[in-house]
Amino acid sequence: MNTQNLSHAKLLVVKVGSSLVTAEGRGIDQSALNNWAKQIAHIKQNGVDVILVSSGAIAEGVKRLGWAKRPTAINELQAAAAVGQMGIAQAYERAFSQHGLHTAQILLTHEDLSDRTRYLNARSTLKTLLSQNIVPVINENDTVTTNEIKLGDNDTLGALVSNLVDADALIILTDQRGLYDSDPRKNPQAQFISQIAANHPNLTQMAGGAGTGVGTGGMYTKVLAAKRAALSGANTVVASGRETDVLQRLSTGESIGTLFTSELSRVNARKQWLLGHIQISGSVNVDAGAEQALLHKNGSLLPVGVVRVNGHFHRGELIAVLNESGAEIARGLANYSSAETAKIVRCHANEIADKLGYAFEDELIHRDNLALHW
Ligand SMILES: Nc1ncnc2c1ncn2[C@@H]1O[C@H](COP(=O)(O)OP(=O)(O)O)[C@@H](O)[C@H]1O
Ligand SMILES: N[C@@H](CCC(=O)OP(=O)(O)O)C(=O)O
Repeated sequence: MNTQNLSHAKLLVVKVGSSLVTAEGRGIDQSALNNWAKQIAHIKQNGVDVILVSSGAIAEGVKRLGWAKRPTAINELQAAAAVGQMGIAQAYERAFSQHGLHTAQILLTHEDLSDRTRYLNARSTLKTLLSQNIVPVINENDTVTTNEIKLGDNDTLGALVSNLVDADALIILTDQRGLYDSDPRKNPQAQFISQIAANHPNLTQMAGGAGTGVGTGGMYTKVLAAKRAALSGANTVVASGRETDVLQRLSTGESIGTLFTSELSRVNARKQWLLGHIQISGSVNVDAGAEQALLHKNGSLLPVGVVRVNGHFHRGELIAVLNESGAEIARGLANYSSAETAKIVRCHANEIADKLGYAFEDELIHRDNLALHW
């Protein structure tokens, strides 16, 4: 999105760090969670969807286990995360219940976001939860990740979730006001930066590591997250989670914290993202009605418009869409494999479950996962 504030955003990903969630490791800060829940409930009433990415499982687990400090052994970190995540989930459910809202716990790994099928499944689950007015609360699935495949910090996870759901903006709440030109804990003269392009060449140089023993990535991973979110056209704000009504005020367009702007338009960014990441696995030919719907009506590709399936592809893979004369008009992520698609060619949405015994989505390629004219 190219507007310079978040007032037009319809879908926000909000990431809160360990130091905020656990009061710098002292234990879950229920009043802070209550406060964010109150703000998110308010934002949702204005028609904006919110997905939370919350850290804090390890810090809370370390406290519950009575350990003096954060361990370094992976198995101990995993055990701590498993213990602490129970507290995190309960605390959010309690906070949102005060506003008549339910939460859903989603634990993701790196592989879930790089594997095409799991990617689509995660996306579909999140979209369904939002349609049911649920607040998804996401963390990394620390139990099954090792150092090599760990996302490591939830700033990266926040950015990947923003790419996944095509969010308008990523808001990263932390214990600083935003980005300074050097670490303010080390340099009292550090200058605050209120807005900067996410692809600014000096960004990573300004950002240092974590400020407390509780957080992991520091400003460096927040800057990398802003760069990654910008790839799908999302702006990022890094702001203090302790600023009064920070989420509500950001969502009404107030300038708080540091805004990292994406230079890409949403549509172009999505196309680049789709096309940069994946090889084509097969194609389908569509009839003239479907071609019209895709090119001129901003529509999704429905099975009813498909006339032929070519090649072999799995659910989640990139396929080309060809018109009746074989010219390529679009590319997109298929919700059904080639074998499944062959069975539902020319079918209406309500016939898919009869033909297959199950149905994922109504569309073969959802509009959001489609890039035209390539
Ligand atoms: N250039 C910078 N601007 C602001 N903060 C910075 C900068 N460089 C490093 N930091 C540090 O990053 C810390 C926030 O990151 P981190 O401790 O990982 O928190 P969180 O748990 O919220 O992710 C700040 O407390 C600050 O000391
Ligand atoms: N999954 C981990 C998050 C890792 C972490 O410390 O992240 P962050 O505090 O955002 O730098 C946890 O919940 O403890």
